[in-house]
Amino acid sequence: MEVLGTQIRVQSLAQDGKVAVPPRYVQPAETRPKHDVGKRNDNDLPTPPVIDLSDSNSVHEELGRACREWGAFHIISHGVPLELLDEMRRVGRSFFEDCTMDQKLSYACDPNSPASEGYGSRMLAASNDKVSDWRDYFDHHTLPLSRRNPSKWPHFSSDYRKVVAEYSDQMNALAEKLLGLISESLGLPSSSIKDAVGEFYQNITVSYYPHCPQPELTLGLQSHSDIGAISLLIQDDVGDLEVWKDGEWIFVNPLHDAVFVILADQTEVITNGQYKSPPHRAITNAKNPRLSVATFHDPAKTKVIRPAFEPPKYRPVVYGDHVLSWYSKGPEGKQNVNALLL
Ligand SMILES: O=C(O)CCC(=O)C(=O)O
Ligand SMILES: [Fe+2]
Repeated sequence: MEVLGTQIRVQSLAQDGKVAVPPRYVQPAETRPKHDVGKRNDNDLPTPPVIDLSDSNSVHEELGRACREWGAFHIISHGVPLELLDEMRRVGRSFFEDCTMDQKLSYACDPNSPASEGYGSRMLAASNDKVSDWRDYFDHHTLPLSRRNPSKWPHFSSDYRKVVAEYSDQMNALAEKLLGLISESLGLPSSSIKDAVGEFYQNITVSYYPHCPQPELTLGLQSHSDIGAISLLIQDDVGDLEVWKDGEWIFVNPLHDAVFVILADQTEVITNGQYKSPPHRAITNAKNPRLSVATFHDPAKTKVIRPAFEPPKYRPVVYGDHVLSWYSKGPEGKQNVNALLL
């Protein structure tokens, strides 16, 4: 088992072949997944909408409904080449599955500094992370270009860096297009939300969830809402993502060619709560490792975010303060964005 500082790589634990997970991965009873894997596609439960972006007649209405009722939805005909989605999954998987642990550790992120770039395992700085997620990840700083330094990214698939850079540019354009449509769905000029967010700070996180001997006791990623403006997620065909809606955890069916959109806290504030950032989490499973790629689009830390509607329901927030509160208090529920409510 590899240990770096306080970081243990979950992939090493899974490969050790133990039948029980170490105590630090055991969730308290109230956050354990109730989900019975056989009931994932339970027909009684609703499922996140699928929106065809090429359907200009209905796209605003459907987006508006999805943002109001879910805050998370699939999009198809999104304009990103489907081969690029596959390439991104391929290079991401190759880092986790084809590299030795020593090779991976040569990219280790700083375990004590939140959101530092590289190979890591813990979402929060150690002191606040009481129970660990059953997840390893690689975080890339991709935009603005002044933050993008591909020499910090894996070079093991020979085209890794090229694929990530291309993927970053495509996701950036898609995030901007979506914020335009979302603004229009509220009767705002197309550029309103993007202008309120300012230049995107984009991070791409490839998450790798090894198979887990006790999925009923663990979470791949604890419940949280994303803190920036908008997140764009692709995943493999395993599926373990859940979204919180109307008091239930709803399974997100993996759709291979779709991009899954998750509205984040700053969009909730800018839309004055008309659109909400939904809590979501990843569960684990005993059979298959799972891969997802989340691309986060955030404001600059110095940007002040405020509602675009009167009367405001949220107080203005300096984005960097929101990030600090998230890292110091933890993501539990939506305590950080709710603390901004007037
Ligand atoms: O792996 C997933 O499906 C979820 C990832 C996620 O929510 C995140 O990284 O913020
Ligand atoms: Fe998330």
